[in-house]
Amino acid sequence: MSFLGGKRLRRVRQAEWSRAMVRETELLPRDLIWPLFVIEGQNEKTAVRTMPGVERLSIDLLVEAARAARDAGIPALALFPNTPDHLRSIDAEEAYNPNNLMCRALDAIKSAVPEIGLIADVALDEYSANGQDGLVRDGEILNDETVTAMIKSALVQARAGADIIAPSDMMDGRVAAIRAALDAEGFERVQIMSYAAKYASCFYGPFREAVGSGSRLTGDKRTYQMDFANSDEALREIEQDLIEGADSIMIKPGLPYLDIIRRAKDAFNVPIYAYQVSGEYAMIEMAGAAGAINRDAAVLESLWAFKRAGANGILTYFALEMARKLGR
Ligand SMILES: NCc1[nH]cc(CCC(=O)O)c1CC(=O)O
Ligand SMILES: [Mg+2]
Repeated sequence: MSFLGGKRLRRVRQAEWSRAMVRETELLPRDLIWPLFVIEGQNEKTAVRTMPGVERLSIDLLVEAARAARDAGIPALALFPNTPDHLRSIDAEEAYNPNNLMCRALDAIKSAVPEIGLIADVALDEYSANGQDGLVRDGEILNDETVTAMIKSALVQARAGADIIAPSDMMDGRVAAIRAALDAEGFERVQIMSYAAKYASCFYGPFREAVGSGSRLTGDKRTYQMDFANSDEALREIEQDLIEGADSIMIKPGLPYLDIIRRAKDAFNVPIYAYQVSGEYAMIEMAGAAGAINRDAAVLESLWAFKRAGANGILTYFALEMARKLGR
């Protein structure tokens, strides 16, 4: 006679076949979106010091990476340009140069690998002299002026072949503004994936090195990115972007914000993406290299956690490696 009254939760866990039967979630190649950094040049790749294993790629190598991603079952790429220094300016005008690095990258992949989705980041920090996502006047980040510049940026990206416009800036009203502009120009089929709940986070550090904005950044982003103390506010941000016409929403960073993913999934019946950001990548790689954790196991467990939390997909720098492993 057992004091458990016959109830033993370990019973289903005793063999792999049984664990497989009761597994609640799956992690598949199609869950993985691959963020890539673009640089000028031919056959160029440069290491990102704080992201071991990640390289910025020139457009020709980017096209090869896109082929590899397609073959591994990755549905979409997210592109981020490392704009040459001399093209960064206070007005961030390079953001809407139809021939900028981002547009040429979109165009090249779209022609060579039309089967893969292309997500274009829209934010000014990759083009501005000060690394801020918004235009600045007297120390203030200007909302509506920034949105006007972002509309122009989204349009050149759509013309270059972007399938999904992904505003990552956290200005108010940009989803509605970009949606209206896209529709007016005949791009009603282009989706908007809004970085809806994006926190002012220390975990973006390595990304800022990768795109070359970190050393320029003065101050922080707390007047537009969210306070990490809040979660009700994330639901308001998401609701607003959905009202404005976002097709899908993103929550960022990832692992420290799984509670936000779960709340969003329960509250809104829409596609939700999580961004396992650069600092999260660096922590896993560096802790793995130091022998503190099993690196491969940590990658798998961290990605699976996003699915369990309710994410429909994950932007992750581990995408290609993991899509290949999971697809086997
Ligand atoms: N608008 C820029 C942008 N888009 C994606 C990231 C971070 C991604 C990562 O850390 O991997 C950032 C950085 C920031 O807001 O400072
Ligand atoms: Mg918002």
